[in-house]
Amino acid sequence: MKQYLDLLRHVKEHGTFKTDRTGTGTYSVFGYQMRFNLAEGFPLVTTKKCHLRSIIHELLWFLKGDTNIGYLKENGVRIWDEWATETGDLGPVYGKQWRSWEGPKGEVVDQIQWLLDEIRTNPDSRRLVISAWNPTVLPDVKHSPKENAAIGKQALPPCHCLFQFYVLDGKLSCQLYQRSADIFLGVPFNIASYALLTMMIAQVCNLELGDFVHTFGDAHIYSNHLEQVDEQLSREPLPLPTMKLNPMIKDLFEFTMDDIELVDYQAHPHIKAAVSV
Ligand SMILES: Nc1nc(=O)c2c([nH]1)NC[C@@H]1CN(c3ccc(C(=O)N[C@@H](CCC(=O)O)C(=O)O)cc3)CN21
Ligand SMILES: O=c1ccn([C@H]2C[C@H](O)[C@@H](COP(=O)(O)O)O2)c(=O)[nH]1
Repeated sequence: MKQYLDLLRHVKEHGTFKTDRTGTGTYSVFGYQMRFNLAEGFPLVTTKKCHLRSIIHELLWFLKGDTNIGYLKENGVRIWDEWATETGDLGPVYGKQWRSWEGPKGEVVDQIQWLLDEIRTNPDSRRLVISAWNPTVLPDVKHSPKENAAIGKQALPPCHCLFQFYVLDGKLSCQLYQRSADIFLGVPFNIASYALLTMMIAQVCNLELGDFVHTFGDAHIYSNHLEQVDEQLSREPLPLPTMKLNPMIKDLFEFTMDDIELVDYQAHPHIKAAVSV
């Protein structure tokens, strides 16, 4: 995961202090890109132990079209707790936009099913795009995330807001545009999540693995993560693990936790950090 360590180094060196919505303060750059060849191993950060179970459950939860943290809680995943209402709602976040985007006349679009159909029938397409960015449901900045969720708006606007697939020589690549990135806490999750999604889609569309390209808007290190970043940069990256998917699964929506297995994950110890709400 040299790419990730290079990003940490780049932002430490070139980032400028910037105040932010949460009040914590960040060191930030605008615009950066990383590339991972998915055939070379699974891109899970090795310089701190990452909790892959949370990442997998979150992705399966997006794919179900779910936006209530009930499923995450049942599976011991707490990463969305701070933003949800008392009933566990987050408003129309990722799952809703991916699986049941609502058009102006009440028509409902399953963007993921559409994508799978397009990849299978029209792999040369340059329109293999999914957007979670829906201006009609953006939160009102006068309200807190929970208040927004309670009035049917998104608790947080999507951070990983647009992604595109690309098929060449029988290989599937994916590029993500992430408008805002918490490099220490969020980004290791985001890389692994999109790498896994790309692998799952490649399998169900009978394609080999290409690249995951990760493009950033505001890429930032929170000012209360600087020591953790230094600790991480002092560590040597380890060889990448391998992700194994149950080859019997041919329907993207049939994957469960039991069909996904990470092998040979060697990592340095976990590093704790506070999340800014
Ligand atoms: N400031 C901020 N950073 C984020 O990364 C983030 C948000 N807010 N809001 C929405 C989601 C929630 N995400 C989160 C939230 C918490 C962790 C976190 O605390 N991770 C710890 C514990 C992991 C676990 O419990 O499984 C970590 O060490 O990675 C990670 C991603 C990503 N997003
Ligand atoms: O998947 C995610 C979700 C969120 N983040 C981070 C990026 C920012 O630090 C906050 C969101 O705050 P905004 O003010 O809406 O930008 O969460 C992430 O890195 N990855």
